[in-house]
Amino acid sequence: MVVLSKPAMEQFCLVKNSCKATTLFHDVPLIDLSKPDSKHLLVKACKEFGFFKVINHGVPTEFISKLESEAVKFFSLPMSEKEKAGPPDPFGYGNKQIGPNGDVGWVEYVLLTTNPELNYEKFESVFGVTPEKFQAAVKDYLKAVKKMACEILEKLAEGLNIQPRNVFSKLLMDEQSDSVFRLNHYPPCPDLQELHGRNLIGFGEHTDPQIISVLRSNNTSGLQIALNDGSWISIPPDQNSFFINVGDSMQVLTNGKFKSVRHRVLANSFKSRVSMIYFGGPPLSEKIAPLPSLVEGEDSLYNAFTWFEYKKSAYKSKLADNRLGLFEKIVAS
Ligand SMILES: C=C1C[C@]23C[C@@]1(O)CC[C@H]2[C@@]12CC[C@H](O)[C@@](C)(C(=O)O1)[C@H]2[C@@H]3C(=O)O
Ligand SMILES: O=C(O)CCC(=O)C(=O)O
Ligand SMILES: [Fe+2]
Repeated sequence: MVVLSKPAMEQFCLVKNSCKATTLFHDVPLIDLSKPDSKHLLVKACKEFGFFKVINHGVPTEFISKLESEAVKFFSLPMSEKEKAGPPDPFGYGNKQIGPNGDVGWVEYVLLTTNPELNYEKFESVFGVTPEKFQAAVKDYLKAVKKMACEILEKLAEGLNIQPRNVFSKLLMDEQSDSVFRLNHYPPCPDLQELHGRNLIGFGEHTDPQIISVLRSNNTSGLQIALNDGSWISIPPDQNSFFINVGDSMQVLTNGKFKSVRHRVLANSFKSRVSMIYFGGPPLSEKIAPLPSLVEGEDSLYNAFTWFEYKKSAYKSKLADNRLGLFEKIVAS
């Protein structure tokens, strides 16, 4: 059990409990991917929340449970073993430090590129005695999750009435796609009871920079999303579904029609939370700009940038920064 002394606790960000955030939000759009009308519901959810939950997703339960159990095994190793796979540069094992600019959270994690060749060394140290088993579990899981992400992106293109239907999914399918995979472990934090109505941040508020993020967690709560009025709502966990986030790049491609959702994770007093997130990104050289067919008759809200340029500036930012601000066009009124 991890017990934090008061001063140690103070280095982590504490946030006030708000009423809305303590009641679980049961109106998250729930979309059945097997239904023919799902494309319209997907578009609606991306416009309203930039966040939704999917069922009938086609990812075999076996792939999910195998990877989760490998992740749990890894996070249960002694710290000295886990640290052999760190520090995250940006890939590898990290503990409490998130990114290179001083953000901290009550979380440990493994960050990997989805290109298995580039992870080879990290796999050796991360996955210790049986790297092949862990590597195979990651590979099976990612293949299935990427397929689902592409199906969602194709339905979104259809729902928006834009051609070709692979306009978004081709960015993830590209061999050079710069996608990332993350395993997060939020240990229980028993000292939370002493915080008098405040919460300890597991993963600070932010938006994801990529196109789409696919999140699966165990049955421990903690994830919150911000509504348009800035209030936070808690998302009930559901280990049988996937949660989908619209990322910054998708907000730009749709000229702001889809919202890149601000989200965060709060630590839990009693239970560990384990989450696995695939961040589908474009190739580094890809120009990201509002799609002409989505701008017709409107102002283009963003200046074009390459994914490389966006990432470079993202890695200089703090987690909570509005990274898209730098690329917004100043529109004359
Ligand atoms: C503070 C940071 C961590 C992050 C890189 C950054 O400089 C700003 C974006 C962060 C984020 C959020 C979503 C994903 O978890 C992540 C892997 C990503 O692509 O952007 C993280 C980055 C990270 O942890 O390295
Ligand atoms: O761990 C989670 O549930 C979400 C974490 C997250 O938002 C991220 O890693 O970008
Ligand atoms: Fe995120």
